Amino acid sequence: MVPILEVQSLKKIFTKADGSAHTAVDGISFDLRAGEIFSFLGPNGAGKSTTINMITTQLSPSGGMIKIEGQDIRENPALARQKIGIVAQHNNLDRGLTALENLVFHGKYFGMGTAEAEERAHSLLEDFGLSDWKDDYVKSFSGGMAQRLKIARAIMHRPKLLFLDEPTTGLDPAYREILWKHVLTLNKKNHTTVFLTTHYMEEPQRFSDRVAIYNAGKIKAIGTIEELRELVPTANIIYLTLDQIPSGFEQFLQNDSAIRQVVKNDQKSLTIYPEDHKQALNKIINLVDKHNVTLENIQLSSTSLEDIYISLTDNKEGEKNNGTNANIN
Ligand SMILES: Nc1ncnc2c1ncn2[C@@H]1O[C@H](COP(=O)(O)OP(=O)(O)OP(=O)(O)O)[C@@H](O)[C@H]1O
Repeated sequence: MVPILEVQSLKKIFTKADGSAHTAVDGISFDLRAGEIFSFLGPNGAGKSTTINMITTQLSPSGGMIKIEGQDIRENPALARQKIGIVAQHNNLDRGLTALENLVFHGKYFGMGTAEAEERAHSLLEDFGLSDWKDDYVKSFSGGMAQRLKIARAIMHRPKLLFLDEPTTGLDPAYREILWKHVLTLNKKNHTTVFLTTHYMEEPQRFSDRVAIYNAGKIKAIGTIEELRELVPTANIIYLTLDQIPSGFEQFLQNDSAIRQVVKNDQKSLTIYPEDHKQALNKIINLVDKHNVTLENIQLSSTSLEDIYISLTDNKEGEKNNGTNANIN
């Protein structure tokens, strides 16, 4: 099946004020499958918005190729734009129109009939708490109100490919949930593919099918969260509570090759960093049995996406690790 989006060797070089060249996007390649939720994570200035701006035809690449549904976007940028919805970082609402007009005009531009556009616009204004301001000009809107209207406008025409560039910045938690309710509905019902950038790790952790970790214009790693976990030194942590820790127990665990480190929290509990969590769990259970102590609790927690992100953007430890399904560049 043709990917909904193909990005090949994409590059953007800006000229800085002092005349020097700055490579913001350094020859990246990736594909998006139709219907997936993809998160593009990276520190400030990594090149995420520049990448989105090129894919959405708002900025010309310095090199490389972008295809949407198999067609090079340079051949027919207008057709490419028909397939996409964008929540950009900057406020690109039409300040000379009311909230309702912003939505209805957008819907009609993307082929909706007047009645359908008006009905959907009213419903989105209601959901995003803007019904009382529907006839107000957006120039009077607060930052949060404008952000909510930008989101409503981007999803108004139920795009095939939805770009969300830090969509929840400035949104309170209730509206974050409403945004995600709409995005997930589009994803499920319309098979909308979602391309998300965010600095809030819980959103990709909850919703993404795949994640790319991006830094300094390059994709460091790409894969499911499970796959990316394989790239960091300890993918899991085991918390163990016994009725009492027998003497020598810790040392025994520490000497095991399946266990990297053991930390004693108090007289009853240990935090164990495994090399291999399955082997480590078996060994711990056997050891507990042998020592005739009572197991009060054992818990295996996965390393969070935030741990993975920090590991892959701050240090290069993960790049030494091979043999996983995640793609590391
Ligand atoms: N028009 C421009 N002219 C010159 N440099 C630019 C321009 N736009 C972006 N840059 C530079 O390109 C780099 C990437 O910027 P970009 O906005 O894509 O980063 P980002 O990953 O989206 O960051 P953030 O998380 O802060 O939004 C930065 O160093 C930025 O200063």
